Amino acid sequence: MAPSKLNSTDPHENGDASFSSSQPDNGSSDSLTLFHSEKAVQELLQQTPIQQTDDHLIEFSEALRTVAKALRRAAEGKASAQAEAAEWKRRFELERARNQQLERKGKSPGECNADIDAQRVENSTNQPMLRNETIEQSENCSTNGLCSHEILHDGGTDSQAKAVPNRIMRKASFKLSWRCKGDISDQHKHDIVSFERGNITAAGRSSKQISLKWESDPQTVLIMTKPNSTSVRILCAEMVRWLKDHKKLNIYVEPRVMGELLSESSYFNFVHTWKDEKEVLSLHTKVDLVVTLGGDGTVLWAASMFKGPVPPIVPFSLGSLGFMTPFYSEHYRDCLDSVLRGPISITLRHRLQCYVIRDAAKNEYEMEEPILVLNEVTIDRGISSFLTNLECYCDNSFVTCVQGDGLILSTTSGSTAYSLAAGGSMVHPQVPGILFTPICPHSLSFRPLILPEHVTIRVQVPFNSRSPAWASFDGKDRKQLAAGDALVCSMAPWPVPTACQIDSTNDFLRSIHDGLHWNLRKTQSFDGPRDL
Ligand SMILES: NC(=O)c1ccc[n+]([C@@H]2O[C@H](COP(=O)([O-])OP(=O)(O)OC[C@H]3O[C@@H](n4cnc5c(N)ncnc54)[C@H](O)[C@@H]3O)[C@@H](O)[C@H]2O)c1
Ligand SMILES: Nc1ncnc2c1ncn2[C@@H]1O[C@H](COP(=O)(O)OP(=O)(O)OP(=O)(O)O)[C@@H](O)[C@H]1O
Repeated sequence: MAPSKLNSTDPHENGDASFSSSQPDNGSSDSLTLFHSEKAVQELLQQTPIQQTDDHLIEFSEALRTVAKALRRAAEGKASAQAEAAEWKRRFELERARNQQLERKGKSPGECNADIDAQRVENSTNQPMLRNETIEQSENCSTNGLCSHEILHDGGTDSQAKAVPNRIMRKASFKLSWRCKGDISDQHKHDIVSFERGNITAAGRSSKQISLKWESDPQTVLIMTKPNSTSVRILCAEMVRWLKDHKKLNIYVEPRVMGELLSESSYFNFVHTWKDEKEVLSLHTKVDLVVTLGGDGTVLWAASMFKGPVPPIVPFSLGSLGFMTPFYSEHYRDCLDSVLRGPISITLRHRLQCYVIRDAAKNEYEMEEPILVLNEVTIDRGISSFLTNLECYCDNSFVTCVQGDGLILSTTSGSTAYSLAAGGSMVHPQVPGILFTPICPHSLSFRPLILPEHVTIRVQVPFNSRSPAWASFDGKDRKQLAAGDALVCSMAPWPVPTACQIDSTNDFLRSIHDGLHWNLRKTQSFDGPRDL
């Protein structure tokens, strides 16, 4: 019989008993046990089989060996999965800790090294009164939760110093509050936004209308324009004159626009611009209001200039569609008059922050700077003719594998752009969610999703992918994602506040009616069959 055969061939005297006694005393090493069982099976197979009983025995021992191998592989797989999960967790923790630290300091990641603001205040030792004022204001802020604003000294650049010598620029102070429909009294108003030095960060979120009320007059306006447009160029020059002559404001423009203005007249010498990236990083500390002249692309461009907090944007429509540009340029004087006076309704448009994580740099501590998008980040197949193969995780839970042309991770502001063209829903821009929209999925059941604002999404190009994928950010900056690379995306702490013509909802509905002719249909006449 098989058991006696096993006993007689066992190198250990007591068959089963001696086999079990050969295990380590504490019995803790699974792999050693597996090794022994495989070895025993191996030895068994090497014996000269005695027909029939041996046939069963061989079958049995082969099955045993297969099970032992499967167990060993499972143990190895689990260990490597755990190691990978631990690595991702470490990266998320790192990213979160870094963001929290930056939020506490009220800085954008790009400002980490520059630390321009701190230096400016520190260097103003010859202005003791202003320093005290700043300290007083920040004490005030810690008691009532509202922070007042940093005092800025002009003279950062040569052109500025020349234009307004020794002039002190102060960032305009303002307050944001939720407004409930039909609320006449202030009873249900809540201060919702934490703001330090005039920079808005979303401390709480709500779908209610937000109202901006200036607490001190705005002094500095940045005008951003669509390039290569004569009508925009003419309007820009006219607007700069009006803002200077009638509103006595400081004006900033891009270096390209500065060149255009100066080529027109030396009158525009008073206009400010910047020379390098470092100055761009500190723009939000100087600018009270941004005016854009162009289409949605110009609003995207303006938002992309601010890697951290964004001043309120007043977008004038000089494009063909304009989902984010509710103001008519013909009435710019009236519009700017009422915006500068306030209060105004604003839409806080959420942005996504995207990190590209390279497999090749997995052992490096430093990650690439995040890229902030107002519309969407797209991961697609680029010029490759193969299907994309993208593994998607939401807060470390597996979501799905995208096999198709690609995937769009969109904000609700971007829901009327590429995501809509790919079959995603249109979502009110004040709704804080992340749209997960596949592009031409090769599966009929792959419907778009909308995920909550607080999740972190990871899109990974697997090692067995047939081709690399490509990521693009608001339709720009294409980056290749090789096998093993990932894109990690979550809601950014710095929204883009855009001024409303009427309010968020009215402007949104008007944009889909005017821009898309949404659900436009001739009304059916009364004259015809009906239920009685
Ligand atoms: N198939 C598509 O629909 C498709 C393809 C590529 C890019 N895009 C969109 O173009 C955007 C870049 O815009 P651009 O102006 O720099 O490039 P662009 O000049 O190529 O214009 C793209 C068009 O998208 C419109 N658009 C941009 N943002 C929008 C929004 N939030 N809602 C509705 N329409 C919007 C613009 O008004 C413009 O008409 C990308 O973020 C992407 O959403 C769409
Ligand atoms: N200040 C700027 N500097 C550089 N490029 C810009 C600037 N403003 C806009 N752009 C780019 O110019 C392109 C067109 O801009 P925009 O969408 O505003 O105009 P448009 O195409 O005429 O508008 P619409 O799409 O509504 O017809 C976009 O790709 C945008 O990124």
